[in-house]
Amino acid sequence: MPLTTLRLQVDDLCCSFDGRQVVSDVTLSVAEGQVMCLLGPSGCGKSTTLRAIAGVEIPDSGTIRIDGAPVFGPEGSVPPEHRGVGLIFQDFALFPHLSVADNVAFGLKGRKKDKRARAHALLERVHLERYLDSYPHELSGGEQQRVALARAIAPKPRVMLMDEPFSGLDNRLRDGIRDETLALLKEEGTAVLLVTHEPEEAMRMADEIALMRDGRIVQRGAPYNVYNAPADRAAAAFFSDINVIEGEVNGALTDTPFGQFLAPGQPDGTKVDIAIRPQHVRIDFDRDGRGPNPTPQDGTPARAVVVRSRFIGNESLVEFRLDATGGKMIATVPSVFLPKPGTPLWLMIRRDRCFVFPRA
Ligand SMILES: Nc1ncnc2c1ncn2[C@@H]1O[C@H](COP(=O)(O)OP(=O)(O)OP(=O)(O)O)[C@@H](O)[C@H]1O
Repeated sequence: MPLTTLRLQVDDLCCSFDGRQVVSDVTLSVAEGQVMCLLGPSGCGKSTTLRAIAGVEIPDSGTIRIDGAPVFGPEGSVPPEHRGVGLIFQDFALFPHLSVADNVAFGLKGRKKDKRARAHALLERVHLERYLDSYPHELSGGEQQRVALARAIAPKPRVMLMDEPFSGLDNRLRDGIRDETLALLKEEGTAVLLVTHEPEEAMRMADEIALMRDGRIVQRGAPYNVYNAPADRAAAAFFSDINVIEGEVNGALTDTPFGQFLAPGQPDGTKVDIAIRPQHVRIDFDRDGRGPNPTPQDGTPARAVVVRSRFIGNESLVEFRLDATGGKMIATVPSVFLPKPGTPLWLMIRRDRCFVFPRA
């Protein structure tokens, strides 16, 4: 017996519009109580994937299984209302003629008293129990969205599909509602597939991230792994600004202003990009034209001149021009550090935080 049950299994899903393929060979699975985030830039095919799983878009090919049973495949297609999935899309709509309680209880079966009790309990979780007998038009947009969340959760779907469900909420409210909604879904063992284009949201919510680009999943893994071991330069750049140092391989090594980097397995002459996130660039002072000593961890320091520096709330962002190449580098410092333009400083980059990619 497996320890966890796979609630959703998608294999080789392909979708197209007017002959243009927008989802290509997407394969993913979500277990009970697991949250997977489909993350990627606008237009990469996230919503189409979700809509195909919901059954409101008909794929060209592939299979979709819910609790092991095919709902799309060579044998045919199960209509959306019989798939056992909950849906929360951006453009949610409440029934205007039903009270908030009746909206939440809409998809429930059973006695009126029990349905109302379930609606009440869920509205409490989204802090809207005082609106039980109000009507949607009496609520703000954000409140209506929370009712829509409660309504989608109420029938305890086995799989919940969410498309940017928290985008309409203001920042202060968003974190609380997001955490509360996910806690509720996890408690009920629901498998959640959530679409977002915001890396921060995905990192915060996902057990697993599936990074999508041009209709394909380019990387899958726990947020920590996707962030710290990106599949390619674009995957690294999707999560934060990155610095890129260009080099060419010679004898499995690449020379850069920061010393030599290993480029194992890359043939001589291969052009490579060495990527490093701004928070992993170390800054040191200039000592009459000399910098700190090289270390195995930080490699060789390179001299650079400050172009500009800004304080952005919880950190300072300092932009440099490297003496050796004229290339731009950005460093972030978790404090107030605002050196004047023209100040010479020395930069070092953490070897274990660098990613070496063959140039695309
Ligand atoms: N009904 C449709 N008819 C034709 N093309 C469509 C249709 N729906 C989506 N597309 C196209 O398919 C591609 C993928 O769209 P999709 O909505 O899946 O992307 P997305 O990653 O969810 O983007 P966003 O984050 O902006 O919502 C886009 O190029 C879009 O223009």
